[in-house]
Amino acid sequence: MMASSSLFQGSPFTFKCKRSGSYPPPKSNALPNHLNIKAQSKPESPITHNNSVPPHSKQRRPADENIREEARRINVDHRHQFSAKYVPFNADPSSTESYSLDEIVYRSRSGGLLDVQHDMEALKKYDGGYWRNLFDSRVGKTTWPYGSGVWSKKEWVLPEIDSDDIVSAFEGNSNLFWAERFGKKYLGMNDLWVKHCGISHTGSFKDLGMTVLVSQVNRLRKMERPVVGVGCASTGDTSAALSAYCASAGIPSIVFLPANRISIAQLVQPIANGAFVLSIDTDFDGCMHLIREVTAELPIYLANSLNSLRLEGQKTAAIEILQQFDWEVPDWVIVPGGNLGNIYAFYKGFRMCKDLGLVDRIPRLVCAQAANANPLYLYYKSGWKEFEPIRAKTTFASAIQIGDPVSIDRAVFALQNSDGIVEEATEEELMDAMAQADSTGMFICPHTGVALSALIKLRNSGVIKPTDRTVVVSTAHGLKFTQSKTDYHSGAIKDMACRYANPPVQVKADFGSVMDVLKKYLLSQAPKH
Ligand SMILES: Cc1ncc(COP(=O)(O)O)c(C=O)c1O
Ligand SMILES: N[C@@H](CCOP(=O)(O)O)C(=O)O
Repeated sequence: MMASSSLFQGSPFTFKCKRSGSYPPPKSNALPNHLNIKAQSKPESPITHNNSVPPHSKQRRPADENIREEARRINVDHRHQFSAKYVPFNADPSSTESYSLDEIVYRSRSGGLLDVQHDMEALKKYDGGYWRNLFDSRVGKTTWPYGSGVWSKKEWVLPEIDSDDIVSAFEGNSNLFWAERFGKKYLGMNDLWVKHCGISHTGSFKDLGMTVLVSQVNRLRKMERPVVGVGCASTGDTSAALSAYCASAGIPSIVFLPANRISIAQLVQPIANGAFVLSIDTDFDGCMHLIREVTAELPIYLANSLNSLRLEGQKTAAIEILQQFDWEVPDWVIVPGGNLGNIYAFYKGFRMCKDLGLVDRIPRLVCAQAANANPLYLYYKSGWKEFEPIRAKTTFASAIQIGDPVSIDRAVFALQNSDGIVEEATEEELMDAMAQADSTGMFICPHTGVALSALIKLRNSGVIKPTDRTVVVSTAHGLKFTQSKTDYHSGAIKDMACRYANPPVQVKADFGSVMDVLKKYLLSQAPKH
């Protein structure tokens, strides 16, 4: 039989080895005193407080065992230690209203938003160094479910779910790209980074939240709760993620899409994944209104970020950024905003890291909106006086064409508590920024163009300094938006100069003609002295 230590190399969890007792063996002198005291005070705990990483001893699984079965065989059941529940968002401290995560509830009694509240006292029994080591030890493995960037933080996400119920595509762990050339060339910056959340299973950051939501639905269905399917309204990315995760778990998915307002690539994703797709003659806000009515009537679980479970997964991107910087805190993080769940998810991830001692501060947040869909920007500019939903106009950043964001209160909270800023970008600004970024080796979506435009403005006004470590969150893969890039590079957009367009050169199929255009091109590229 294979030694059961293989999955735990690098993990501070101990477990009972069938033949030879616990692993790793207790060290006589490894633990500082205060850690020993904590460990002794919880003798029932399967977690050791030893921050050291056990030596590498990877062995293969038996051929007839898959990674789920392997996890079932050797994972310690630590679920009883940590817990989470729904509470009203930003509730008065005297409020006692709360709901189990196994209940199907999206709104508080007063109709407000909910939040997932973790038992912070239980999490605080372990210090920041412990959590940093635990999370670091899980990166880059195929251990179920920790190979996922979301589930590698399981204790902070859905602590009570059985790993066996998890539906994951090993999402997360996305590239934090050093935007060296873009930073230098366009902004005079040397510490600019792009967190490529769109280089992901379905091509957007929505995978991070959807693995959590669909896993919980999987659990509810196993508990025989009345959930016949899962539904969402979408501008294209939520629907892609929902349909993929549901398809992988064999759960019916239903998506409401605004007709003719999303890209072909995004439309084809739920179709290919077997979702029940309704193309509805309204905008996203209209679809959102309908899905809320429908999910109140039918046993369809709501998958939009109104459902606070989604944000528990999305917040792990913030934790990942800190981890990728070796737990150093960047100065700025810029996030494009639409329905406004993600800006709060980032805030929550950073805030948990601070509250649990992994870092000592949080970055300043910037939420970037398209000027054609800018209700948050208008609210911010009014000094947070009164929020007015708007009718969002068409934008190339089609996934954030949203006029009545469900998470407006969450976004305001995140920005007010992070010394945050809201910026906006016109269609020309966002398309130029996308083209500029692409010309330095990226291939970003128009929403990331919105975030980069915000950065350009904040650099030009001196708010962001040349040496500030800045992270721009890229939310979707550029390949979903090739039509907008094609329009830009062919100069086919009305009233837009398309200054960075790079159209293909039509040339006759003969050597002379090819040589002529090549020489002209090479001359234009020659270094100027
Ligand atoms: C690609 C992309 N970027 C940004 C956003 C904005 O995220 P949020 O709705 O959480 O503000 C969305 C969805 O709304 C999106 O699909
Ligand atoms: N851009 C989103 C809009 C819905 O946002 P959600 O986070 O509330 O699901 C999409 O792709 O549908």
